[in-house]
Amino acid sequence: MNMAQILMFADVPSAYEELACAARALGGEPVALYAGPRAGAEEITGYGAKVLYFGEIPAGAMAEDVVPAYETAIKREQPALVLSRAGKRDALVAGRLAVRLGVPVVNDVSGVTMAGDGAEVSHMVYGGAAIRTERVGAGAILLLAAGSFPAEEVTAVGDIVDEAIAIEPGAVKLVSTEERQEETVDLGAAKCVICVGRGIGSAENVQKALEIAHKLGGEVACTRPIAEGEGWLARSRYLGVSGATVKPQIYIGVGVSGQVQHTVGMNEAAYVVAINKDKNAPLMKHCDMGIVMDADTALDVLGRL
Ligand SMILES: Cc1cc2nc3c(=O)[nH]c(=O)nc-3n(C[C@H](O)[C@H](O)[C@H](O)COP(=O)(O)OP(=O)(O)OC[C@H]3O[C@@H](n4cnc5c(N)ncnc54)[C@H](O)[C@@H]3O)c2cc1C
Repeated sequence: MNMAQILMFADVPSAYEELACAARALGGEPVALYAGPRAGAEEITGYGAKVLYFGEIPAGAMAEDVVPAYETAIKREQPALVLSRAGKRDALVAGRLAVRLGVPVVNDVSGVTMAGDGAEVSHMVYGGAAIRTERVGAGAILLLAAGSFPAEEVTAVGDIVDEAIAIEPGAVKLVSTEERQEETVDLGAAKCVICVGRGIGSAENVQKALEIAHKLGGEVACTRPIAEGEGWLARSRYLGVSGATVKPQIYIGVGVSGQVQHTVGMNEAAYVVAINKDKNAPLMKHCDMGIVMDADTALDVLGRL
């Protein structure tokens, strides 16, 4: 086994930069598995990694169709670890590889140290309420959370090694891809955030909250059910463990219960106001000022500011 090699894969070339930094920080030689345009392979060499290049992904193939080729390379190279990113497409590839190779896969990894012939890894559990540390053996696949390893200046340029194995389309055929038209909003820059939860009651009330926030020079954020369940606001507006994080001067939660999966996205706010008709809502214990009030009345009051 070549313990010095740490293999990496990702669906876009730019993602290999952080993976290569992580591999070096762990004392390994970063070796990228990559299929896609040759320019992508060249970009990855600029991150100081050797690239095992499998050629273009053929038309109609899916992201996960790289799996048989990557599996062959991993079995041959016997790396110390395999690194990728915590993201949907890479997780799909990781899961399939883990099953074929018979190795563990750990998601959302925020810390790694080499230990024995494997590694100790830490990652968030219970929706972000706790950090768990686990021991994995050699060859485990770790999906790193973004920003887990600091970027470093790289001067060395890696080689491209052309692999003979081509990527073949699998059972699912890609028919078309269209860009989704979704509003983007810079919540991170907002000094005042009015956050609406399910207690807001209606799309009309969400519209009122938007008008009030803009009048105050702020922005509207929401809980996940408002974006993913009701669809009253874009997904880019929900806060929490699987959404955005904000650090405003003031956060006003209207009809927000305050579950931990949400509060990890707002607990850096300087001042928190919770408005809820239930005085026992968890956010009431997580705020500077709690107001027991119906959402309709709250919007009337805020609208007069
Ligand atoms: C793995 C996982 C990840 C998750 N990630 C996220 C995440 O990133 N972000 C996130 O937000 N959630 C996330 N969730 C969901 C989270 O657990 C909560 O379910 C969600 O935040 C609750 O949203 P809510 O407060 O809008 O709704 P609810 O929990 O239904 O609360 C509604 C609140 O409104 C109050 N209310 C009702 N009517 C009125 C009224 N007329 N006037 C005033 N108040 C009223 C109620 O008393 C209640 O407190 C995640 C869950 C899981 C399992």
